[in-house]
Amino acid sequence: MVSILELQNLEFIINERKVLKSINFSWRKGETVAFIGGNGAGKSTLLKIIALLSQPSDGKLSLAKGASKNKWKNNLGVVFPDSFLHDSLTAIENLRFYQQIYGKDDKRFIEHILNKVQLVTVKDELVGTYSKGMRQRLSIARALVHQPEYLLLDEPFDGLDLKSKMIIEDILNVHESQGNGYILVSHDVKQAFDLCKRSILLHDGEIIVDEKSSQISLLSFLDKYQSLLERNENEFL
Ligand SMILES: Nc1ncnc2c1ncn2[C@@H]1O[C@H](COP(=O)(O)OP(=O)(O)OP(=O)(O)O)[C@@H](O)[C@H]1O
Repeated sequence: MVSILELQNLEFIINERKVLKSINFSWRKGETVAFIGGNGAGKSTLLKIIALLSQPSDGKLSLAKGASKNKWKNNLGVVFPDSFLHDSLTAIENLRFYQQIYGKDDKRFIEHILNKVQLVTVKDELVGTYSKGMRQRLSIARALVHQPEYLLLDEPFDGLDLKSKMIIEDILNVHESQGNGYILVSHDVKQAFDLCKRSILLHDGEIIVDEKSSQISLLSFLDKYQSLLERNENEFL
């Protein structure tokens, strides 16, 4: 399968601390990948480097042949803890704003995506009045508004109710069925396994496991994850 992004011996150092250590990772076209790990494992840092929002301290990041950095950025939709939404605008105004940033103007797609995230009936209300679940669904719509092939999602399900979770899961399943990929950062191993064909366990800046989700048992993955979390806790005692 064609590799769309490759990381070789990647390192990230901040405040003299190695937060990522010799990361090797190849992301293939249409692949759905979970980054799983405890607090401080380096998941968000790695995602920011892949989004080209952070520069690695060492190592190499290569894009597919012919893909410039701008093209890569334009083909990415990101959902990070900061929603990037404007509270004083309505949902539809937010989506128009972000579509324009990407040089697009497609009102029909905005209606379509608002429908998908079940916000059509409140599309003209100010985002400042939205619940957490509604905001997060709108964040997904914002990430998709320019129809990117790839999504980077940092804990998109955190603190959401079941309805919002199911809506977002459904969108991710459709995204994958259209041959598009995503990377999902998650603490929820079961959900990550259900949503991603490949699961990567990170600990203390290193990749500990990198397997097809179908080829490793959820229980043995959970055991490894749990023992790493316990090791972390003991370090703090
Ligand atoms: N800008 C920064 N300044 C200082 N330290 C940072 C910075 N960015 C990341 N770090 C440190 O790097 C380590 C990895 O952080 P990162 O946010 O990538 O972890 P994570 O796996 O996403 O954790 P969490 O699940 O808690 O979000 C942490 O110890 C964090 O304190």
